[in-house]
Amino acid sequence: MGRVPATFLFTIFTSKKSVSRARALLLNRYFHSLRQFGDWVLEKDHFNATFDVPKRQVSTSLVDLIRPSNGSKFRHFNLADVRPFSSTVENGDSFEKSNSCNSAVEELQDKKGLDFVESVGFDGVEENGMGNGVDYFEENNTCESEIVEQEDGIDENEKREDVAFRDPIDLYRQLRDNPRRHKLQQSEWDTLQEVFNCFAKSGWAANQSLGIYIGLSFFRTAVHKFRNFFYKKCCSEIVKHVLSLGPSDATVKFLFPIFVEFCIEEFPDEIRRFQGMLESADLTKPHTWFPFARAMKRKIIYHCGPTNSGKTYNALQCFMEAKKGIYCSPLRLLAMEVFDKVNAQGVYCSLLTGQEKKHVPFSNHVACTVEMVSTDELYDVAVIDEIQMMADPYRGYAWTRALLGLKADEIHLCGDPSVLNIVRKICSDTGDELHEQHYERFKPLVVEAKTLLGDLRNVRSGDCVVAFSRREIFEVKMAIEKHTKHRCCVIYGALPPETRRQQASLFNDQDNEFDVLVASDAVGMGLNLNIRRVIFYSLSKYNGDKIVPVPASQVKQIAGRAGRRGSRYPDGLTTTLNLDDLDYLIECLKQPFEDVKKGGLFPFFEQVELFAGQLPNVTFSQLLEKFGESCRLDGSYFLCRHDHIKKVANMLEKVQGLSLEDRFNFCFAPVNVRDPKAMYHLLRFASVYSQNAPVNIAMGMPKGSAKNDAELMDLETRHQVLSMYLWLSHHFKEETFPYAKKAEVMASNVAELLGQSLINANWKPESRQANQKKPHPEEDGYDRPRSLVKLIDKKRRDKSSAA
Ligand SMILES: Nc1ncnc2c1ncn2[C@@H]1O[C@H](COP(=O)(O)OP(=O)(O)OP(=O)(O)O)[C@@H](O)[C@H]1O
Ligand SMILES: [Mg+2]
Repeated sequence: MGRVPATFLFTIFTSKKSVSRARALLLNRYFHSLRQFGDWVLEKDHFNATFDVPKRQVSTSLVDLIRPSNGSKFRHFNLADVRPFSSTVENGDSFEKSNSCNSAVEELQDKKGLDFVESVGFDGVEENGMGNGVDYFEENNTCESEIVEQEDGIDENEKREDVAFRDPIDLYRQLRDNPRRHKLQQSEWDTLQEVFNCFAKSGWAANQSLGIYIGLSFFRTAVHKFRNFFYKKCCSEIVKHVLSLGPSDATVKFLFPIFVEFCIEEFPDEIRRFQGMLESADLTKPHTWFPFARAMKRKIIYHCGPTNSGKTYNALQCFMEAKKGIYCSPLRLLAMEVFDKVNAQGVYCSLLTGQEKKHVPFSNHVACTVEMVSTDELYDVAVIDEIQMMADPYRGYAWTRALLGLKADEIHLCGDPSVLNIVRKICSDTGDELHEQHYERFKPLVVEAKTLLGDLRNVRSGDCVVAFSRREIFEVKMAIEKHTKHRCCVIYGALPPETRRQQASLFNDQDNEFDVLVASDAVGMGLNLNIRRVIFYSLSKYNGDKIVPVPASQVKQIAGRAGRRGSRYPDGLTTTLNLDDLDYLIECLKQPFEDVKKGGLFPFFEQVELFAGQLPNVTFSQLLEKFGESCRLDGSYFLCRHDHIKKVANMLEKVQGLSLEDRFNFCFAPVNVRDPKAMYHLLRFASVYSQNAPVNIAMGMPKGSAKNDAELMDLETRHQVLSMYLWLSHHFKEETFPYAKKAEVMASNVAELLGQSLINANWKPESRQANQKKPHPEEDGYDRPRSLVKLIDKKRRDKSSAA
């Protein structure tokens, strides 16, 4: 028999007339989860489906549905009539070969009272024999012996077998209408208890129950009620059969269809509610959410390559030549850079970020942050930069939405190759035409094997030292400025884009003493800086929970900042501070781009609203949680993480009078959830807003630049609060946040103060939250850099001593 390794194709014919409600519901669920692999049609009196399912994606429940087991070839098809055209599975781990035969099955149906309309069975076929199901099913050579075996089984143990093969609907009715309860002995009672414990714990049964919309949270209750029903109605034939099987998978599978009938009759409201919930949390086929974009035949050009290879440059050329264009940036800073660059070249371009709207008169071009992209406007050319960010666990949905929803004749995607396969899949779903342009780095990146030998005194002009926490950044800056003649600029996430820009131009400019940059991973995306060499201070970082190695993709992205074309240093170098970390750096740079399998998704407000209709009495945070649990996704997508949104939602719970939409919007406001001061201001804004009063800024300006780290952090927080106010003023009605102009001026003054403060900064960094768990234990003064290898060695030693 030929084998098709990756997929199998099967067809389901089911007569609507004959299929019981339970079966229809089960099938409905399978169809739902299989929709991405094929299609199904509901004919007048039957439905008919064909799916081409990659083997990896076949749910175990589906396998169970169509897999013959227990030596009884057709036992399982009493859940649904499944007739695969073919199935081919590697390693023989799932399916046994069985040829089907109409006459034999009919014979079996007659004997066992199964109400199959179509014959059942499946088989692997030759690779070229796919789809010729009708011819195939007419031939039958092999299954007779197996049927004979079953018949023999019936002769031997007729009564028990009779129960085993009877229609579960009849069995259920028999139980329900049983007038005489069978008396149980203690040992029988004990066994039955075990059987139902086994049923309640069965992952298979819980999973299958989803098919009739019994949710996981209700499953245990349903089993409990079913058990009571079973005890009460105890019917001797059925009990005997169950006892003979004992607490086993076979019993669970025998009882399950009876349980289904019980649930359908007993819990119609729960089923309806859960079904409604699932349907409103359906995130499958997201490309259908944008019918206007689907009505267009879009041309997608994927500029695919490593850093510093000219991807954005080339896409921007097309953007500038277009009559009407949009550039979507991953960062405000990059949107500002493009805004400046494009206007400088004589193409009028506006700027749109969450915090600022700069409309340039007569402009047909706009540079925006990707979250702000409009899927209503029509464009000739759109550019989506850093498309690999569609796999970002938090923000990925914004890239996915831009790609699926942009109404542009031509869309240029710039990014590394990691999401190329997803983009290919999306384009085949949307019907867009995909063109791939592959790029190589202008000049290869050279690794300096010598490293800095653990001594920051070895930094040179044009170096960028990369550290992964604000604390480390200031320690490095202090150490360099103390022990060398170099001065350092700094770039890290908590700084406003204006200040980062000011620091970047201070570093790029040759006519000053600031010739070294100390930066966090915030430097890793898109920025063009005059960096000669990227030095990794360490290659591990705190991920909010523990210290982990920096992922290879991020290492590559950051190292790629060295030696940009057109900069003062076109030949890029990279190295580490410690010799111990060098191997990891080399390993990361050598690693090919990983093939990311999924892009992020997040529901629109309308979807959340629809879902909320199913769950009227829960908090917004619980609603998001439930949505996460219930939502259905295609294999190419994941639901973006929303812990930070839930944190804000929890905080806003005590604010009365906010509509669901208001809550949704407030939760997306840019706030550092780990900064209590910023969170306090957000709470205050929401409280005032909920009272229909104009929201004031209620925050003064600091007197001057910061003189210590606490003051610097205060400036950072103040800027964040102002930035949040501006964001809210653009996302709510103008009259509700009327002081946007004032906030704008204040924000730019604070950014200015931050810039001045950084120039003079030579103090010991503090922790933002004194009681916050620290990534590194505090040491006296200068915290020595920790190498990744040492860290891993220490972990290993700790582990072995614990063992
Ligand atoms: N054809 C070109 N002529 C002149 N300069 C170019 C050309 N192509 C690229 N550059 C310059 O080379 C530098 C790197 O190009 P670009 O920013 O497009 O790289 P990239 O591949 O997008 O990198 P990254 O992945 O880091 O965003 C930029 O300063 C850009 O202006
Ligand atoms: Mg780029």
